[in-house]
Amino acid sequence: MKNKAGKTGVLLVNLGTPDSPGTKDVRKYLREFLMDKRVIDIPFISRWMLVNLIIAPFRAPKSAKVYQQLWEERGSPLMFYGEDVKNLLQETLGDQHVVELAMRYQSPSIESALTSLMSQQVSEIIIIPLFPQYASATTGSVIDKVMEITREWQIIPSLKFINNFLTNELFIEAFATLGKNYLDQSEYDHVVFSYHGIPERQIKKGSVDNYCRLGACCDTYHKKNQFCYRAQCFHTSRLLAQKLGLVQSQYTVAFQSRLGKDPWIQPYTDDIIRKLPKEGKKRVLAFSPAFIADCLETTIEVGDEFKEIFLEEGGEQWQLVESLNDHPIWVECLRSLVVQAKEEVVSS
Ligand SMILES: C=CC1=C(C)c2cc3[nH]c(cc4nc(cc5[nH]c(cc1n2)c(C)c5CCC(=O)O)C(CCC(=O)O)=C4C)c(C)c3C=C
Ligand SMILES: [Fe+2]
Ligand SMILES: [Fe+2]
Repeated sequence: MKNKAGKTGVLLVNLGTPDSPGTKDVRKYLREFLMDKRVIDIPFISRWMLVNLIIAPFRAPKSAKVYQQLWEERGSPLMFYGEDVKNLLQETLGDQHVVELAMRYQSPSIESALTSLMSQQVSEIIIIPLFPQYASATTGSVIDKVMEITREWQIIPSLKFINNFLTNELFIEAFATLGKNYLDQSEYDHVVFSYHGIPERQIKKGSVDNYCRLGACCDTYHKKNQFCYRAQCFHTSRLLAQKLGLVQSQYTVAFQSRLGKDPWIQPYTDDIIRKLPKEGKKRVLAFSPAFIADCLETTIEVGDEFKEIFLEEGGEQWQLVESLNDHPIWVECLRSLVVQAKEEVVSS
């Protein structure tokens, strides 16, 4: 039976972005983000020294310059598209729902969004981490934070977490629709699906029965590797390729944004794009399906930096497919996640 006692709270949570593209705010953001033990999963003292003595001082000024390129009149796209989507979802769900947006790092905080939902007397909260594929560093961290906050409460409402949504048909349809706009307009030799990488050890640590060895085990997606981020990314690409009518030889899956010297999941996108022109693949369409909104990782890294490498290596056209942002099918996808989650909530 459906819960009729009160409204349903919906909490959308994305990663977070600096308050401004100035070095001070970027440093503050990087410190909070990278001190998360699920992001840099090494002992506290080593993490503290790495983040505070090396990454924050040296990376912050460089990252700030890149954030300045990304920044628009309305601010960081990750933030303003988040707000737009929150409003659109609220509109479509109606007044029996209260939708809030939070960021895992910086603002608006998860705590303030949860407090706002509770003040509106919601009887259940559906938490949607805005990451299509589960990773401990992203979805895991959001779930961890929500539990850390709510465990202090006297009353804990019914909480429902969306773990991942890569197989949601509307999610696939939304990205495929954006991609088709480009495929219909121009001829491409190849498609690259580039996902944010993670350190290999984070996959191994989470692997049940040591199933995931980061090889062919990730080529199929099933119960045993359902939480393997690499397998989820390959599966997302298969679903997208299917929808776009691509066969396996027409696309490559790769991982970007490696930080530090430890091995991250492979293949690396920059290695792949250096090889493609030599194989005669000179016109490439690139998707970033780990991100639901334009951000530094899509617009700048895939859209600008990879393009520069690709053209230097003899490529002729490198086109990024923009992210889902405020696309109506994406809003519909979020609505479907809420509806499904509500159907699963059983109460007396
Ligand atoms: C799929 C989502 C993401 C995963 C997985 C992820 C893992 C991860 N990231 C870092 C380090 C950095 N990431 C940075 C930016 C950034 N990362 C994601 C998403 C995932 N990260 C997004 C959406 C963004 C962009 C935010 C924006 O404001 O636009 C950065 C900061 C930028 C920079 O200085 O390059 C760092 C650093 C690690 C170590 C990691 C490990 C699991
Ligand atoms: Fe990241
Ligand atoms: Fe795997």
